[in-house]
Amino acid sequence: MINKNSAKILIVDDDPNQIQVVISHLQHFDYELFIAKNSADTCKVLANQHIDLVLLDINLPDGNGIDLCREIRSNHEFNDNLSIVFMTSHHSNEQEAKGLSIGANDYIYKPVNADVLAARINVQLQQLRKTKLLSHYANVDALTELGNRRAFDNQLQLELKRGEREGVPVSLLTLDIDFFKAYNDNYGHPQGDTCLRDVAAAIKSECRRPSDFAFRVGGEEFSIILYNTPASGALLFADKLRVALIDKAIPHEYSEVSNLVTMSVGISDTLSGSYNIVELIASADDMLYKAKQSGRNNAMSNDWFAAI
Ligand SMILES: Nc1nc2c(ncn2[C@@H]2O[C@H](COP(=O)(O)OP(=O)(O)OP(=O)(O)O)[C@@H](O)[C@H]2O)c(=O)[nH]1
Repeated sequence: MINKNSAKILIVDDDPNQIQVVISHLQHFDYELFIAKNSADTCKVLANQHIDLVLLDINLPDGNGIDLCREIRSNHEFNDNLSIVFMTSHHSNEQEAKGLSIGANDYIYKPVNADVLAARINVQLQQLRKTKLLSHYANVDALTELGNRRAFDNQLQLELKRGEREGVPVSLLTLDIDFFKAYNDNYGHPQGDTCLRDVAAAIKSECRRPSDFAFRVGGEEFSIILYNTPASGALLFADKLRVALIDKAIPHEYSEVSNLVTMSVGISDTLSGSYNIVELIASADDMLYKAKQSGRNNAMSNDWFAAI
């Protein structure tokens, strides 16, 4: 969630006087301001900072604002949600309509009035806050605060593309709590929910790298994506995770494999399988089935060498 006062605003203009005017209009607000004088510098700032709003001049020394706006909208490495507000001294209905149609959020004409600038920025930042909130609720599982199925699908697609491009392995782990129906039936649904939260906490504590991603993808089913990790590494990870869950010592007297809550894990990786999302998920599901068949409370991988 962005705090209005900590919003990052990038001013793009080649005229130092104009930059000064905007800075003086915004100095009473606690915004973090960045400056770029051309298209190339703008892209550099956007690649390195999570900018919330760009105030964009139309005429730039190395191109024009319309082309730059188009480029910003098509580059997925930049903040998808950032607002783009054109600032120009040339009144043109045609240009304004074009700017808005290619992804600008607003248009302001120079000379810029301080109150109008502040109000327009405020509208954009409010909108941004709402968008971020919606995106949070659309992608996060309310019970465990892990990513949900939609977030999982998106992230796996992204990591598989990245892995294929960079030539590194990606592992997928599908996790399922053992005898969870018996747990629910005997301890009750609210206690079942608490158990799911505890399992999620164990998962979060083991996902230590920025490239480890955890999700709750169904009722008592979780998925973990490990970027740049082959199945051998994923197996070690799964074993540590199973131990972390056992260390939580959640009693389960109705389980047939332990008196504590345990999980089974299916693992597939792109080295033994492929970068195809459907195949990778199906293979991890297969391995989970095998892990359940072979006694539960264990992990099975599609890489037979990793298991030796
Ligand atoms: N408390 C709670 N239970 C849920 C939730 N979603 C699914 N479940 C329960 O999870 C249980 C899943 O049971 P099964 O799929 O039969 O699997 P299992 O009993 O764990 O058996 P194995 O996986 O073979 O070890 C069912 O009882 C569901 O009602 C939830 O959000 N909260």
